[in-house]
Amino acid sequence: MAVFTFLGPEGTFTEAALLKVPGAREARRLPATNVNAALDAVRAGEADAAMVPIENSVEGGVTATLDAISTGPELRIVREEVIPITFVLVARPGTRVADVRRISTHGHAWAQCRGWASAHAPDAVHLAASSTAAGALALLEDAAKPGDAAICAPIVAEEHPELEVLATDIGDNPGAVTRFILVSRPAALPARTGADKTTVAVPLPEDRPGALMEILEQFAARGVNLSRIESRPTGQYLGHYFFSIDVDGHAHDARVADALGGLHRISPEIRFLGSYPRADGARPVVKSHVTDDAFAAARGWVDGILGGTGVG
Ligand SMILES: O=C(O)C(=O)Cc1ccccc1
Repeated sequence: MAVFTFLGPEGTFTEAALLKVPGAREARRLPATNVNAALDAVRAGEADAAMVPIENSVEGGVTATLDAISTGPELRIVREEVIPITFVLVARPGTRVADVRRISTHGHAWAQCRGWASAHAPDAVHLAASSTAAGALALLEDAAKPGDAAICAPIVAEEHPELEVLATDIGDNPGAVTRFILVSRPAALPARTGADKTTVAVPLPEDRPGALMEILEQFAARGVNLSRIESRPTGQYLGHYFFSIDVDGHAHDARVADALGGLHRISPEIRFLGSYPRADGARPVVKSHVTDDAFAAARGWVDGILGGTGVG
């Protein structure tokens, strides 16, 4: 039976994303204390796959995830889930919003509730927690003080009646969604569906004016759309970056494979992070000159020239 790990404990949004994966409800699920621990459990073979957050429609990329999957022993993204996010403020019974002085939660949750907090609990400071559920469960420990509260998913309050809900739906952006990825050790690619995404991490070559433009040209010239691009420091020294990029398409699409080859010539340390089905099922518009048939016809034409002249 498959073993899944996820950013825990129980009650995180990441767990909700994992539970959408077919078979995950029946499988063994191991909560991890942070993204790195979840990914390392997969690398070590203690889990077959890890669900971790990768980006949020309000706060952007989850840098811990972008960095951890782009370095160290190789991993592959095999699936994505996008889930709507709503937040509640919880505390020990008897606490009033006006009494709240410390709000413990994950950084991405705080970023999405900052406006609500400054309007309703202006004296409260944020205490970073490894996840929303971890912040909420800490309220039940002896070390919790009067004035402590947490921002978490409604399910945590439902599962823990010892916590009181002080306010519901406190996110500043209605409609906020978070995207999660299921990550496994490198194996056969998930089959092409026609509505796929491919993720790569491309170190920017140094001392090469126009290198970013050259990277982008690889996609533009082959009609490949990008759905996310962000730069991250490699951590090696100041000024050294890689680009974390999602493209519309599968490595088995000729236009994507050709673009990947072009990227490798520019940045040989490129890391392929997977091709997997898009959560929304949206199929990209593929112009007629970059279809698989167009690439095959072009290849056949070149092969014909080479065969005809006896070159190569
Ligand atoms: O802490 C959680 O519950 C998570 O799963 C990470 C997260 C935090 C805030 C918004 C979306 C995901």
